[in-house]
Amino acid sequence: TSGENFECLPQLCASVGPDHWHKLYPIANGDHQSPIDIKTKEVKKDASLGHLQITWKPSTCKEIVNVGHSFHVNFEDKDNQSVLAGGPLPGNYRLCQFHFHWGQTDEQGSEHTVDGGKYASELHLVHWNSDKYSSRAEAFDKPDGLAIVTVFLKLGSGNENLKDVLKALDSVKTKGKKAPFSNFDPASLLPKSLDYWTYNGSLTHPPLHESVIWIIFKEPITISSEQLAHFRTLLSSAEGERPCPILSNHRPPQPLKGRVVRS
Ligand SMILES: NS(=O)(=O)c1ccc(NCc2ccco2)cc1
Ligand SMILES: [Zn+2]
Repeated sequence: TSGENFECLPQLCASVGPDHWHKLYPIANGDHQSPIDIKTKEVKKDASLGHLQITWKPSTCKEIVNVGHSFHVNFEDKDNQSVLAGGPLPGNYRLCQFHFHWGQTDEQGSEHTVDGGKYASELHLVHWNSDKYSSRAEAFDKPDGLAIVTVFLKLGSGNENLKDVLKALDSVKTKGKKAPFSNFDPASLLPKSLDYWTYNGSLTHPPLHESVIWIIFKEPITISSEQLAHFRTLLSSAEGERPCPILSNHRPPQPLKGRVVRS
């Protein structure tokens, strides 16, 4: 019936989900895919792994964008103002964006899992190797191209430091929308302890390049049920189209294929 504004019906919003990606991106069945389940008993302690050196400048925070399957907070990355070094990294990696993954219910939503346990959400801070490459586009399909810092979010009390991000979401409801977003300190989203696991893997969304050094903090931060519900109000539909909420955007764990997770 014309004009009736059906809520989005799942089959009408059938986006091409993780089980279909291999047809267009054969690397989806590769040997270094992400995310993975971290089996803590099989983690290898590596004394040669140093502390992470995190230098993120709030002044490099630029804008928030609805990318259709999530939202990205983008940073100015024309110079080495916001950088990550140390730990498993061979040199400087420049912060270019962060985003979250979430699930249809509060009981799931993280991409990586720990001993089979799922968190409600997962934050990815994406950096590219600015010692070796001249842009994220050049870096993002190279084996040492990217470093993604990951923070788990467990269901709990509301997180004060998410308030500004969630408020900004209301200005990018529909696919393709972008809005200025400045002076945000991503370090406000880090846990107290910077103990981490690390392994080599891939982007968790097409093009799924196996170009990522993953750095995953062991300690989670919190997010409330209301804040998770706010994430789910983001729309994958463009302005004027039938509204289609992004209810979940997390890829399930992939085969480890002999890789070793270190801490
Ligand atoms: N979920 S994820 O962190 O593995 C991920 C997945 C896909 C992209 N693609 C965009 C991109 C690549 C380099 C910079 O921007 C970025 C990040
Ligand atoms: Zn991600």
